[in-house]
Amino acid sequence: MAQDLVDGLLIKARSHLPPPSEPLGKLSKRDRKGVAVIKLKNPPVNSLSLEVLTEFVISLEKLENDKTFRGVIVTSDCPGIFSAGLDLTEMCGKSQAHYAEFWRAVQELWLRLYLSNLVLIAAINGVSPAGGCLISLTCDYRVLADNPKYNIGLNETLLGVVAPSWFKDTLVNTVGHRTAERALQLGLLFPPAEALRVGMVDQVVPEDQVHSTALSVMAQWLAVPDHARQLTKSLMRKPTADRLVKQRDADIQYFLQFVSRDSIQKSLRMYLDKLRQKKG
Ligand SMILES: CCCCC/C=C\CCCC/C=C/C(=O)SCCNC(=O)CCNC(=O)[C@H](O)C(C)(C)COP(=O)(O)OP(=O)(O)OC[C@H]1O[C@@H](n2cnc3c(N)ncnc32)[C@H](O)[C@@H]1OP(=O)(O)O
Repeated sequence: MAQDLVDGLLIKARSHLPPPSEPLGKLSKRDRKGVAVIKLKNPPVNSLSLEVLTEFVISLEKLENDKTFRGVIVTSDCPGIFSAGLDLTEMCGKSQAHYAEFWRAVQELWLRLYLSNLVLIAAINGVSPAGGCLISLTCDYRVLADNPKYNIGLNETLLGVVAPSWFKDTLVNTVGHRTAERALQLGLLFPPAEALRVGMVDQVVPEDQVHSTALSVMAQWLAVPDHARQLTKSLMRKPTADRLVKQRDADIQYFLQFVSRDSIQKSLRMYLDKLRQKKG
């Protein structure tokens, strides 16, 4: 059975954790076939807080170092939401030191995911804007559930902010320059059929088949000898990653300057207020 391939690893935000005796990220080693599942669980919208980013990196590192694992399926435990992207509250009204720590964590997760030796398959079972989309773009293959609500894309401009160069590079490497340019400037969020057409995802399947499809795809990728696949992945991706590695501190300084501007703080606050008022 396909499910027998899967092992579980749940990423949770500390505030939603059960008793402190339980470890933050659970890594069970029952699996024999080398495929883990990382399920993002930070209700209500799987926003990528500093804590979630940090926990994600730690979990990936554990998997990378555990040679029994060769692949990871990245998915969500929040119904209808893959991830709402970076946690906007981490970028609003905080100290410079906090912004710096947050941005370094965003960089770290991107680098870990983008250069991972593991096969990463995104099983996208919900809406996936901005940072949520970025996570899926770092994976080797994307399977999206066919639900018209499950938009995906880098919508930063609609928030009045700018997708950094390495977000942009990740998108360009996936969909090509022209599609990326249009999508980034307009902050486009693509519904499933469009996302498939432009190459933002590799497959769109009925919602109840996302996980099984991701497993089948994983089997295909794991049929390739690891060393050859890993070196090829590195050949394709390292030049892009190196551009950030060479200027990580400068990138953080740039982020600090940008995010501290009154105009940017105002835009982010207005966007958050709009989200909050939607309900009332
Ligand atoms: C060249 C210069 C470069 C330098 C860098 C400069 C700038 C920085 C760029 C940073 C790049 C940014 C990347 C990002 O990822 S920004 C985040 C973008 N995300 C979004 O636009 C998604 C926003 N959320 C939504 O659209 C919706 O929430 C939803 C995901 C579709 C879910 O809708 P629904 O189920 O109806 O839930 P609610 O909208 O009611 O939300 C529930 C509560 O969650 C709060 N929320 C939502 N998203 C976020 C978020 N990303 N961060 C923090 N909090 C979020 C929302 O306010 C609600 O809160 P409440 O319960 O207190 O009202």
